[in-house]
Amino acid sequence: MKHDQATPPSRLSAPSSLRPVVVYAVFAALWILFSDQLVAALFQDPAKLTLVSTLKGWLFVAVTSLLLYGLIYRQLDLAAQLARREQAALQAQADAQRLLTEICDNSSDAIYAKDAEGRYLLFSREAARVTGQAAATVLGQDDSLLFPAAELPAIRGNDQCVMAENRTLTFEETVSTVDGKVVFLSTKGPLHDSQGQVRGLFGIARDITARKLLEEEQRIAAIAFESQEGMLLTQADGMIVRINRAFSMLTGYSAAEALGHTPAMLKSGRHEPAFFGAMWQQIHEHGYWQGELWNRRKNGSLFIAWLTISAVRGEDGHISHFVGAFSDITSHREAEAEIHRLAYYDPLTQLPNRRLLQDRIRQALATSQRSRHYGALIFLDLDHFKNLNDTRGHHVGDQLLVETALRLNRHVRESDSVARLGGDEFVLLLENLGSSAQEAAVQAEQVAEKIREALALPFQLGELTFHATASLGIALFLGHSESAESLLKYADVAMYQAKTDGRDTLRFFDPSMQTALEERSQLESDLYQALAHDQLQLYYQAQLNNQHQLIGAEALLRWQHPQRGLVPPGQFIPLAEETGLILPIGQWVLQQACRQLAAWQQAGNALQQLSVNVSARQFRQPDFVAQVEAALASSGANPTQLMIELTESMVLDDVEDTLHKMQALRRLGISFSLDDFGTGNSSLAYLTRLPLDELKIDKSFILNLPHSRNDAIIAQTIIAMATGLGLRVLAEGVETRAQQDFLQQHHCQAYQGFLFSRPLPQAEFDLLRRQFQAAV
Ligand SMILES: Nc1nc2c(ncn2[C@@H]2O[C@@H]3COP(=O)(O)O[C@H]4[C@@H](O)[C@H](n5cnc6c(=O)[nH]c(N)nc65)O[C@@H]4COP(=O)(O)O[C@H]3[C@H]2O)c(=O)[nH]1
Repeated sequence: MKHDQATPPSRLSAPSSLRPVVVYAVFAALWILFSDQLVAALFQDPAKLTLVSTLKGWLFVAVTSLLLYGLIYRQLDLAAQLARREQAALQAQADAQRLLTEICDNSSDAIYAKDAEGRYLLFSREAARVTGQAAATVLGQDDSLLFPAAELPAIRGNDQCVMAENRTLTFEETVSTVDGKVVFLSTKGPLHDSQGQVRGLFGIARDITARKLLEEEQRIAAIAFESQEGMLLTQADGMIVRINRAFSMLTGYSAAEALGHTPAMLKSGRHEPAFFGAMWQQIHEHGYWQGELWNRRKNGSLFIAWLTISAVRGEDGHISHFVGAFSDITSHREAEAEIHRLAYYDPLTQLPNRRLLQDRIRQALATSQRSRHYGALIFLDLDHFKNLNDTRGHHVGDQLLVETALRLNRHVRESDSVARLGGDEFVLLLENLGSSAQEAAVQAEQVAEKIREALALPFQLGELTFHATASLGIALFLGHSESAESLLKYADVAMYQAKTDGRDTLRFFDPSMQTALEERSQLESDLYQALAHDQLQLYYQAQLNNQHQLIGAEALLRWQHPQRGLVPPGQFIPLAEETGLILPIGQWVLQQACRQLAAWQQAGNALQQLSVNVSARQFRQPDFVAQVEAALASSGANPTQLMIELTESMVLDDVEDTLHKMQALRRLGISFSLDDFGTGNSSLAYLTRLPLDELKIDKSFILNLPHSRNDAIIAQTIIAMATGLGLRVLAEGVETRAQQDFLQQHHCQAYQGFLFSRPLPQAEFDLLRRQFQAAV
C-alpha cells in the first residue's frame, strides 16, 4: 500500500525562547537599579563598600549564572520532552500507517482511494489481484486503465454521487475482472482535506457474485416451487415442511393443515403396502421415483397423480429431505379412456367395434393355435332393418340395435365376444369350441340357433312391438389357417347366403361360397373395365297391349364379357351398386336409351315409349334431374317417349326427395312406372302422392297364375287398385297364354314377357318391331 508523507511539527517557538531572556533582563535591571543604593546605604566604609560591591558583583554573577543554568536546563529538558513526544507521535503514525497497510492488504475486499479526478491514491493488494494490475501501475491513473469503457459511466456516476452528497453510500457494481464478471458490493465514502473539503473518495468493494448467484437460484427455485404442479418438501422422516399453492389447490389442504404431517394424509387406500415398499426402495437406491398414484383430497374425492419424488442428500451423503412434485392427471386418464372407447367401441351399443374385434380374432387365432380347439365367427345381420329405420325413424332403429346388442350379450359366454361392425351387422366370436370340426360346428350352430330364436322374440320399441328376424353366417377356424380379415369375409359370405336362402336362417361358410366370393371379386375388377372397353349394351324387351300391339319397350342392360359371354344384370348390377360403378353405368344407360329413342325418331320409326331402369343410388344423386335433362338435350330425344322405372323401396327411401325429382322430370314430359310392385312394403298413402303413370306387377305374382289363388287375388287387387288410381297396369314376366288370358280378363292393360319376346339386341328388336308393324 502507498500513502502521502506528513509534515514534521516545528521544535521551538519564538515566545518560548523570549521568556528566559525577559526574566533575565528584568532581574538584571532591578539588580542594577536597587543593589548599589542598598549597599551604599548599608556600608559607608569605602573599603567595605568596595568589598561588598565586589561580593555583590560576584553574587550577581553567581545568581545570574545559576538562573541561567536553571533556565537553560529547563529549556533543554523541555526540548528533550518535546523531541520524545515527537518521536512517539511519529512512531504512532508509522504504526497506524502500517496497520492501515496491513488491513488494506490483508482484507479480502478490494480497498482503494481516489482523488477528485478519479486518480487512484491507494490500491490494495486484493484490488490489484482482481484487476490484474499492480498498485504501482494504477496509482495516479484512473478507472479507464482497469475496466472496459462500457462499465466506466456507472462507476464514475457512483463516485460522483458520493462526492456530491459528501456521505458514505453503498452500491452494487458489476465489472469485468480477472475472475470474469464480478458483482461488487461497493461502499464508497468521501475523503476530506485539512479544510474539510471533499478531495476524493475511498472505496471498499466486496465480491458478492456467489451470493447473487445463490440469491438468483433461490429466487428461481422459489418460482419453480410455486409452479402449476403440486410441490411438497418433507424432512427425511417424512414430515412436511413446505408446500406450494398448487398443492393446496390440488389437495384442498392449506399449508397450516399440511405442515407437520406426513404425505400419508393423501393416502387413497387404493394401493397395497407392497406398492409403497417398492417405491421407497427405489427412492433409497436410486434417489428417485416417478409414477402414477391414487391420492385422496381433503374432501374425500380421489384423483390420479403423476408423482415424482426426489431424495435430497446433505453434504454428509445422508438423505436430508424429499421433494415431491405431482400433477392431477385424472382428466387426462379419463380422456385417454374415452379416446380408447371411441376408437374401439361402438358408441351406440357400447359393443367392441370392427377394430377391436379384429384384435380379438387375432388373439383367438393364436389361442386356438396353441390349444388346437376350434373357434367360430358368427356374422349376423337383421332382416329388413332398413325398412324399420326408414318407416319408423332412426331413433327406433337405434333402439332395436341396442336391444339386439343386449340380447346377444345375454346368450354368449363371458369368454366370447360380441361386436357391432356398423349398421345392423353384428359379429360373435366364439372361442374354445371342440377339437374336431364336427363338434365345433354343432356347438356353433347351437349358439347361432339360440341367438336366432332370441332375436325372433318380439322387441318392445317404445309404443311399437316389433318382430325382427336375423340371417346368420358361421365360419369355423382352427389356428392360424386363415387371417382375421378372411374369416370375417367368410362369415359375411355365409350370412349373405342365409339372406339369399330366404332370411331368418343360418348358414355355414363352405369353400364353394369362397369360390363364388372370388368370382365376385374378379367380376368386380372386370366391371371397372366394362365401361371403358365398350362392353355394355342395351337390350330391348317389347311391351304389348290387349290388342297385341307393340306399345313400347323396356331397356335392359347387358354386359358382353370377353370371357364369360353375356352377363345378366342380376349378376353385376348389385355389384355395381356396391362399388358405386352404378353411377357412370346408369348415366351411360340413360344416354344410350335417349340416343336410341332419337335414332328411331330420326329413322321415322319412333318408339311410343321406352322404359329405363334407374338404381336407387343413381336416383339419389342431387343432380339426377340435370343428368336426365342433359341426356335428352345431347341426344335430341323426345322426353314424352322416355319412361323412368322406380322401385317401391327407392321411393320409400326418401319420399320428399323422390316427389321433388319426379315432379321436376314430369315437367320435362317424362313419365314414371313403379317396378316390382307388390314385393315391398307398399304404402297406398305415397302411391297417391306420386305422379305415377304405370304400375308393373312383379313377375313373381304372374309366375303361378292362374292356378295360385293367392297370386290371382294379388294380381287382381293390384289391377283394381291401379285402375282406381288412374294408372296403367303392366304385367311383367308373362310367359304363357293362360297368364295373359287371366290378366286380360281382369282388365290388365299391358304385358311384357317371354310369351311375346325376350329382351333383344337393338337390331333384332328392330326386326321384331317390323314384324309387329307388318301384322297390323
Ligand atoms: N323369368 C322371366 N323373366 C322375364 C320375362 N320377361 C322379362 N323378364 C326379365 O325380367 C326382368 C325385368 O326387368 P326388371 O324387373 O326391371 O329387373 C331388372 C332391373 O331391375 C335390373 N336392370 C336391368 N337393366 C338395368 C339398367 O339398365 N339399370 C338398372 N339400374 N337396373 C337394370 O336388372 C333386373 C333384371 O334384368 P333382366 O335379367 O334383364 O331381367 C328382366 C327380364 O329379362 C319372363 O317372361 N320370364
